[in-house]
Amino acid sequence: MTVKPHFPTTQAWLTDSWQRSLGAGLSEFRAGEDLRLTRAELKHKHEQYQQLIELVQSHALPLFNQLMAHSNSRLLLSDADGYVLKHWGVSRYSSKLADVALDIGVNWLEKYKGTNAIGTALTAKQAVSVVGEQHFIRQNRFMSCTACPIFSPQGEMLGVLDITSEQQRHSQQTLMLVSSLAQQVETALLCHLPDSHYRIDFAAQPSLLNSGWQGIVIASSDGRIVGCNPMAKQLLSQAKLGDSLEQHLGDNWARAGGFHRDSALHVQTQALALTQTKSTRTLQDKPLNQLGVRFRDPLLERAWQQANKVITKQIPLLVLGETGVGKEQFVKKLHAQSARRAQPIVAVNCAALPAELVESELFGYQAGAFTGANRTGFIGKIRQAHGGFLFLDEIGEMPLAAQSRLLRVLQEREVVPVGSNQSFKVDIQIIAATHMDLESLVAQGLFRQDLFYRLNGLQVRLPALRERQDIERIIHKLHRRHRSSAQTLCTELLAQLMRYDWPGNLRELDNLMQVACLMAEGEAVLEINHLPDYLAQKLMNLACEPQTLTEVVEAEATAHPHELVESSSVTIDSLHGTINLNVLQAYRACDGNVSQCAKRLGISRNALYRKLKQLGIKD
Ligand SMILES: Nc1ncnc2c1ncn2[C@@H]1O[C@H](COP(=O)(O)OP(=O)(O)OP(=O)(O)O)[C@@H](O)[C@H]1O
Repeated sequence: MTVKPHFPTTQAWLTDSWQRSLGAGLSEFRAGEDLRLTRAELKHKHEQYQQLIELVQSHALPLFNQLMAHSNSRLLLSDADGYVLKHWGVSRYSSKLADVALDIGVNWLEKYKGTNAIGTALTAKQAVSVVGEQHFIRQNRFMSCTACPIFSPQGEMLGVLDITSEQQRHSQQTLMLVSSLAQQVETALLCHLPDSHYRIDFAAQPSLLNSGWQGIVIASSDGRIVGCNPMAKQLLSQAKLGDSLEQHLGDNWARAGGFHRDSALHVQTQALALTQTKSTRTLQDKPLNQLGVRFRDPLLERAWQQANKVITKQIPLLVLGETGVGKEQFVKKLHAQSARRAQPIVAVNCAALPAELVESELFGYQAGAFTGANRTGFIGKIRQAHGGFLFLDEIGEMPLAAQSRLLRVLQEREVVPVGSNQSFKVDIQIIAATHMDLESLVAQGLFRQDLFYRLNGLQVRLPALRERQDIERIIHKLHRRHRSSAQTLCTELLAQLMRYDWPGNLRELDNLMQVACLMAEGEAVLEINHLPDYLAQKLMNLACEPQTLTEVVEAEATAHPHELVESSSVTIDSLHGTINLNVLQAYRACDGNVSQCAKRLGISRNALYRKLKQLGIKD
């Protein structure tokens, strides 16, 4: 069924957004769900987004205040998950917004609040104005909101800037204003890239140099491009990160200003160190790992802290862990937080590369080096990663011949392409990962011992999901990610999921949640019967395993009648405190007789049936 907004619109994004709101099970007549961060979670978000918040305050708020300080309007910043991080503006208006929970720490994704500027801009990845009646939920129709996403220099969406007003109609100017404020913040982010020494503005006409429509390139002290805005990419169509500016703007690009004949562009260069404010310099001086990630599992947090230390020193890092524990995600996060984040992260899946292609993929080849080689040659993954990270995933599966050549690269930090005798210096941070036991591969002669020692500058092991202390939080997080409405998770199912041993780790849990949420679409509670049969069966078997200390001792005694069982060595921690043990015990004591068991527990037969169904014991 296609649902159209009840007012005329030709805007496809708006119709799509209303469809999504309906699909999420929302109703126009009901207030949306208030998914609110706890105080500790909000504090963590504020730490994580400290730099973005400060840049909004210094680069967007002054213009907002100048233009809108006297109207009933507020400027809001949300993160990319839809949580409102901060808002500024007329304070009497903020209490009115608080009445509809447009408040700090509340999530405004479409699936909770229906069509609204923040949530819709995040989904549509574009600036949008949602005016009065266009809001899906009636309660929100007294306001008009205009929002624009903010992107990092690497193109990742960081959050949304939004202006919310009481007025019934936001003009086209509001859309332009929000877009321009977001652009100011994006430019400020560019100027905070590591190695940013120069800012070069350029345009075809001098009058465009400060118009907001100029190209901006950020360059290192030796004139290499470390970042640029979308307009710069258009104006210098061939420019790539790492290129020398001289190549694009001629050798006098560092002159304070003027017309560059070669490029036909008007250029204005400034040295950034002189123009940075005190507060931004303080931000830059902060250790990078304080700006973002923090793990709530002690083993993972320790691996994170250790890994962050070695990658500043170019010491090779070896990331170990079972399949699906998130090794690749971990490495991507490391890169995003590192001083090399403006440079590429090049991943090579050593298991997926045919043995005969490993060398040419990694080291590159000269034109015509072998039959079938590209006529122009290939630079190779290692040189592509110059300045950044080379991530060798599944290193345990690299063929021995390629291992010897990789060893040479690690020792000498230079690459010789296949078919060439010229060597090229490379500056790379190497990170290798595997789920295999490398030491045992070395013992079997399948992995070079010298390469193992070279890669093993520091070894971190990521814990399996079953070992993680934050498993409950992860289950909730992934359930929230995949559910389509304000659905809850049944406590018994949660307890069972926490007891399962997750051989496929995060990958398995993520896939499971996706499927289960699909099966439970429209249901208020996610329960065991929404799980695929194979897993539901396993969880049911787990639920029937002995749980209490007494049961464990009894089971042990039955299995090994002649052995003495030391009850003090048995723990009941594995219960996770949530499975209803009394029900299970009583049910067994009554030999499965539901009436007797219900009587014994003092609950109705129906309530007992429901409980047994949740525990996976009855259909
Ligand atoms: N922090 C996380 N939160 C939620 N899901 C995650 C997280 N990290 C990883 N995943 C899920 O697990 C999947 C596997 O992650 P990743 O590829 O990083 O694991 P891996 O350890 O490198 O696996 P393999 O050893 O099989 O290559 C991801 O596609 C994602 O679905």
